[in-house]
Amino acid sequence: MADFTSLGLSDWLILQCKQMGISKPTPVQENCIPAILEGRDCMGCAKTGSGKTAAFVLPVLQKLSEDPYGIFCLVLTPTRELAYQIAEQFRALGKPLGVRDTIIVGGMDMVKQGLDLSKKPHIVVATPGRLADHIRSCNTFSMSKMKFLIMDEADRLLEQGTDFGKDLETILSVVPSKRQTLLFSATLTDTLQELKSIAMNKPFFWESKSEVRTVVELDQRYILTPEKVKDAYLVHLIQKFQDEHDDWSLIIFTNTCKNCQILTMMLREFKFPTISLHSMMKQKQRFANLAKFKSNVFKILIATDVASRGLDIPRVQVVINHNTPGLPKTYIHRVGRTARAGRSGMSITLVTQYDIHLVNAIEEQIQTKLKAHPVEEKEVLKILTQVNVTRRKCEIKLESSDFDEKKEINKRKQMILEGKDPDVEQKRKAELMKIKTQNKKFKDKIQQTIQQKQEKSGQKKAQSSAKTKKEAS
Ligand SMILES: Nc1ncnc2c1ncn2[C@@H]1O[C@H](COP(=O)(O)OP(=O)(O)OP(=O)(O)O)[C@@H](O)[C@H]1O
Repeated sequence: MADFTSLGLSDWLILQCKQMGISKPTPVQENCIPAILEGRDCMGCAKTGSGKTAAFVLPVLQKLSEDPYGIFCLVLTPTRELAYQIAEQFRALGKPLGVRDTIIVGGMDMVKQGLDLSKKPHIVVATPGRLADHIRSCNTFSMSKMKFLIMDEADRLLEQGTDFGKDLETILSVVPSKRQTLLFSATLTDTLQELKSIAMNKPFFWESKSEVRTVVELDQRYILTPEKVKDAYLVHLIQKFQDEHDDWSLIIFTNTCKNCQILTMMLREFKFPTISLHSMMKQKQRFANLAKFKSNVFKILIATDVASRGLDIPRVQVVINHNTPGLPKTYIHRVGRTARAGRSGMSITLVTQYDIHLVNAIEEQIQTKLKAHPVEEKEVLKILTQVNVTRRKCEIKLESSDFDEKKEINKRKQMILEGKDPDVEQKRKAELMKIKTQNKKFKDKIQQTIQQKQEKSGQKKAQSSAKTKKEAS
C-alpha cells in the first residue's frame, strides 16, 4: 500500500493528515490524488465511507499552496449539511495554509454570503440553487480564474428531473472551460455519460473493483412485516438496542417529512431520545439538530433522504430503513451512514409485502443478499396496540398543527422561485384532476357496458344451448 509521500503530497499536508488520524491513503485516494496533481480531470467511484472527500481536498490544497489566490476552487454538493461538512475538511486539513472558505447554501443570509464572495475566498462550497441565485442577481464576485470545479455526489447533482439542472447550467456558464473537473460519488457508474460531458477532457476514471457495492463491514438485515405492524417492530428494535448497548446511536430513514415528524413525536412518547432532520425544517433547526445528534445528546436521528448521502457521523452503529428505498442507490447511500472508514455497522430494512420487488432490485445491485433479522414476534405483538394508538395520537396532534399549511407555503415559495404562479398552477392541477376523474368514470362505464354485453351474450348462449338440448331430447 502506498503512503501519502509517494502520492506527491507535501510534508506539511501529510503532517496535518497525521494530526487528524489519517496516516495511510485509502484506495480511492491512492489512485485519484496523483492523477489530480498531474492536472487531469478525475471521476472517482468508491464505496461509502472510503475517504472520497479527502481524495479531492488534499490535492486541491496542495495546488493552492503552490499558487494561493481566490476564487481557486468551487465544490458543489446536493445538501446544505454536506456543504458544511466538506468546508470543515478544507478548513481542518488546510489550517497551516490559512485557507479561506465560504459556504453558499439556501436558508442562510444571502447578503452576508454576497459580501463573503466579494472577498475572494480560496474555496467556495455551495449547493447549486443558492450559488445560481448569487450569479443571477449580483456580480460582486468572479470565478473566471477558478482552477477546480468539484461535484461531490455528482450523480445526484446530475440526476434528470431534479431542480439542479437549470442551476448547474447557470453555474457552468460562468466557470472557465480551462479548469480541472473532479466528480465523486459512491454510485457514479449509472450516469457515466452525463458525467463525462461535464468533465472537459479525457477524465481519469477510477472505481473500486469489488462487485459488492456496499462495504464488507456492513451487516445488512431485513424484517418482513405487515405495514400495520411496522411501527411496533421499530419500537421493539430500538428498545432492544437500548437494553443491549451502553453507547449506541442510530439513524432511521423514512420517506416523507410528515412521517419523519410523526415518528419523532411517537418515539419521544416512548421516551426515546429522538431528533429529526428533514427539508421542511428551518435551516438553523436542521443544523442544530444534526449537531445535537453528532454530540450524542440525542441517540436517534429520524431523517428523510436529505441526510442519506455523505453525512459522516462516526458513532452511528445502526441504520434502520423504516421504508424500503425505491432506488437501490438510495439504499446504498442510506446504509452507508454506518460502517464507515473500516468500522463495523448494521442496517435493518423493514420490508412490507408490497416491497419484495424493491428488495430484489437492491440485492441485485449490491450483489449481496440481505439476512433475515431475528425478532420475537410475540414480543412485538404485545406492544402493537399501544404503538398504533400512540402513533394515531401523534398524527391527530400534527394535523391540528400548521404542518400541512407550512408544506403548502413551502410548495408555493418553491413555485415562485421557479417563476411559476402558484394560483395558476393550483387551477391547472385542479383541471387535470377533473379530467382524470372524468376519464376514469368514462373507462369504468365502458368496462361496465362490456361486462353487461358479455353477461347478456353468455345468457343468450346458455338459453340457445338449453333450447337445442330440449329439441334434441
Ligand atoms: N486515509 C484515511 N485513513 C483513515 N480515515 C480516513 C482516511 N480518509 C478519510 N478518512 C475518514 O473516513 C471517514 C469517511 O470519509 P468520507 O466522508 O470522505 O467518505 P466518503 O467516501 O465521502 O463517503 P460517502 O460516500 O458516504 O460520502 C471520515 O471520517 C474521514 O475523516
